[in-house]
Amino acid sequence: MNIGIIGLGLMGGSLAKALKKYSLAKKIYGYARSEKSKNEIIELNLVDELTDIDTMKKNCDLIILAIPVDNIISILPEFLDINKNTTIMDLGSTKEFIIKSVPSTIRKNFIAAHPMTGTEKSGPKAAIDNLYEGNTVVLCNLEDNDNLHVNRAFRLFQEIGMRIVVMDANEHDIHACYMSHLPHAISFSLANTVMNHEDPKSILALAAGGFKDMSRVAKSSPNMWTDIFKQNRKNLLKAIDQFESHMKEVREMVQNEDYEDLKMWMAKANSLHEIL
Ligand SMILES: NC(=O)c1ccc[n+]([C@@H]2O[C@H](COP(=O)([O-])OP(=O)(O)OC[C@H]3O[C@@H](n4cnc5c(N)ncnc54)[C@H](O)[C@@H]3O)[C@@H](O)[C@H]2O)c1
Ligand SMILES: O=C(O)C(=O)C[C@]1(C(=O)O)C=C[C@H](O)C=C1
Repeated sequence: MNIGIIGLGLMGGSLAKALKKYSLAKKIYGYARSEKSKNEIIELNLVDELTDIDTMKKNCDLIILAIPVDNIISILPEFLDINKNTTIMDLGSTKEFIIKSVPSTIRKNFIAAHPMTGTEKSGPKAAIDNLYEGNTVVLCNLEDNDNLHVNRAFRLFQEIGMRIVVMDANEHDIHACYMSHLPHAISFSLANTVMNHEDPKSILALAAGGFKDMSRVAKSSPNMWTDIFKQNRKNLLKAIDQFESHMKEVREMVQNEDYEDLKMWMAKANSLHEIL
């Protein structure tokens, strides 16, 4: 099978590496826009050939969209004339808005996937080995797809060592909000709070595991995350309100010196140990 990847940053580049490692593609085509990306992709030998979208549509059985979620939506019209046997798959972090934007004539071809794995780095140089192995991928609203495309997606993710979870897109966006989008909003806020108060020298000298763990994802791409917050705005607003009420609660307990209540509140959070 020939596979085309549009966007060869962290997710697309790491997928190209996985496809090569498991010999899953006869040929891997890549599409990138900037000269800088093209040069890095060639230097890193991520794909067999850099090409244009028309060549991909002609030659590929599967085309993967590994670009920011708003760009996924704006590129969809390019695929209106896709062959009915060609699978298009997106790897975006949001699902409902993307699925709603897929033109009905190509909905059967379009597999909405979200691999629950990543890092805070971006661009072709961020591509790493083994990003996908042992992790989960969520596939949404498969009832709207042809079996050919569903089977192809299942085979691909199984062969690169992923666990597959099938879910409704609306449900996916709520879970992704609490377990990924809210944590990113908190991490960006924490980084800004600390940088407003501390100078770079103190951060470098004194930051230990706690701050490093909590702030790592604040180094993620603003471009990618603005699109995600925009597409999952409704759920994110609700989650931020809930988080704020927990912050108010801890503030009140500290203010009122309710240390027994504080201990109980922390012990409740500790029960996460039993889950993760
Ligand atoms: N980073 C993560 O941890 C993570 C995890 C799961 C899913 N995702 C999703 O995967 C997608 C890609 O994220 P990433 O982390 O690989 O981002 P990235 O920035 O590392 O890579 C995206 C690449 O696509 C390029 N690009 C953007 N628009 C393009 C277009 N129209 N045509 C061709 N190239 C284009 C960019 O220049 C960039 O090199 C996003 O939708 C994101 O929400 C990201
Ligand atoms: O580990 C990280 O750095 C990530 O941000 C990965 C992460 C997340 O866990 O929130 C980011 C976005 C996703 O769509 C899926 C995974």
